[in-house]
Amino acid sequence: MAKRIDVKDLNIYYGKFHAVQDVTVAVPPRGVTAFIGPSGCGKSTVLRSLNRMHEVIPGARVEGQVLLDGEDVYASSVDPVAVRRTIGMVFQRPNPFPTMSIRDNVVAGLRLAGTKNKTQLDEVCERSLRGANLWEEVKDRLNKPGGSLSGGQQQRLCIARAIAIQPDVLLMDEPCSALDPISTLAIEDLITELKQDFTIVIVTHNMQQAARVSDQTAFFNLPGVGQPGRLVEIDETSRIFSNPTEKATEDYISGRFG
Ligand SMILES: Nc1ncnc2c1ncn2[C@@H]1O[C@H](COP(=O)(O)OP(=O)(O)OP(=O)(O)O)[C@@H](O)[C@H]1O
Repeated sequence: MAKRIDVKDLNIYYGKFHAVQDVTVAVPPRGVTAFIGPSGCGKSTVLRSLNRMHEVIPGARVEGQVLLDGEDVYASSVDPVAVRRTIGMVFQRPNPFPTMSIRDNVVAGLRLAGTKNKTQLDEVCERSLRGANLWEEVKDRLNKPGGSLSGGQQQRLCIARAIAIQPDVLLMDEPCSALDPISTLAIEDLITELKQDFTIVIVTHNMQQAARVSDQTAFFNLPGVGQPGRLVEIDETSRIFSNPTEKATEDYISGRFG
């Protein structure tokens, strides 16, 4: 079930390095929010803070709140592993388990959570592969290794694996950057379908992609070398790309820097 995320006064550190300062963002459910901005401004860092992936890096920490339907995912009572189950993630490079079968890749998370019933696993496998627009291409070779698929198919397999555990939110960190234009369009179409059921946050360097797939866009910037990245503005995507409030946003989207 899609849930909303509210980020409040988020400050993110790698050891002593203050990477991101004072980010406050509201991410509505059943929509796509894009994070754009020049390299190093902290887009991926903010994304990874949303499901507590940031803290797996030694010395990395977060101050502030990330609320999932009002519940702080950083509350002391909350298990970070449970957060990562609820807020799934798809990475830049497709990362299926290469020697594991396509079927086993999709249901890996469910197996880990203890589901053993074969009929149930097969049902989830088919539903997830259909959800990721991959079923027709792989239904006759579910026992072949995940690594035998093309890059674009592998990325859809990773999306199937992520949705198999029915998360509330899907985080996507430049999910198309390793893909050719046709596979990219397939993933973009898929994102548009998935937003009916999930809350999606996507980091992208590709501004046309942000314009095509997202409902709202957040522009991050870096005031100077060594300084923390900041959120400059967030608004409806059509407005960010046609009539942004801040000059820095306009300069960035018109290609004047970054
Ligand atoms: N593991 C890490 N340890 C220390 N510093 C890091 C680490 N990962 C990122 N940083 C730093 O944090 C800042 C933000 O990085 P981040 O990767 O979030 O930026 P980004 O906007 O996603 O960049 P890009 O578009 O190039 O991927 C940068 O200064 C980066 O060097």
